[in-house]
Amino acid sequence: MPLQTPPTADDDPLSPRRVQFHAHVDADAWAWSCAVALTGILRRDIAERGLARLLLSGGTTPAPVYRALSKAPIEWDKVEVALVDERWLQPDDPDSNARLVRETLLQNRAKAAHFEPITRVGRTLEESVASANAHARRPASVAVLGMGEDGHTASLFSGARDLPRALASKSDYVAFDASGCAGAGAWPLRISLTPTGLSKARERMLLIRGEAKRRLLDRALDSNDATLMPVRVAFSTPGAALQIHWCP
Ligand SMILES: O=C1O[C@H](COP(=O)(O)O)[C@@H](O)[C@H](O)[C@H]1O
Repeated sequence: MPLQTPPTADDDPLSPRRVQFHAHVDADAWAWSCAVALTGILRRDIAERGLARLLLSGGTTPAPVYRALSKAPIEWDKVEVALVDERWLQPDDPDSNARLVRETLLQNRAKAAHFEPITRVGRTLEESVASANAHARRPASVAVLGMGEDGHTASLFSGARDLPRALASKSDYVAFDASGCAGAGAWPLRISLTPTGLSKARERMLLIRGEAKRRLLDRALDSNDATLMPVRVAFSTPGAALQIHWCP
């Protein structure tokens, strides 16, 4: 089923200039195409600025892309890898986004990259947020986003008391309490990139798989309320166009 034809006004968040949809035939094509696109972005920033900064999401979707990217011919010692969001867990916890990135991306050639986990042993939640904000002073080459089955992106959850504050925040990262949100699973306390932080990334990519998420994406594109569909911040936040990569 094709995605609805978006209107074309330049300031319309659904303008083709702001949302580009790439459908891949299968998971292999999806993973390699995303890895190739990310390689191009990182190599361009290394050539232009001497270093590149890669912001990564966690969850169940992106591992194949990260594994493919880990083998890419990039000057990885010039790449900083950081997180879009993190659960309030130790960085080696099996459910942490840091552990996912370590086990999937920071392998092969990408072992040489510099990784900045948000949480660390002995660091408080406030210190973790402050550290993420300090690192975010260097603009990201690309932010790689995901979308949960409840329409959240990063750790911005609909129905959470903290959502309006996070959406309006002038900080790049905030602490986020998603208590009561089923989509946050067993990890209600989070640290998340905000729309302000996302707006500074030179490029944006959204990785999704499966028919259910494609239908959910259609609903998000149709909705006009980021408090109900936080994934809308991925394309309604001013800045780079959103490259959406999907496969069945
Ligand atoms: O909790 C999270 O979920 C989202 C989406 O994850 P998925 O399992 O539906 O792919 C993810 O993008 C985010 O980084 C993570 O903390």
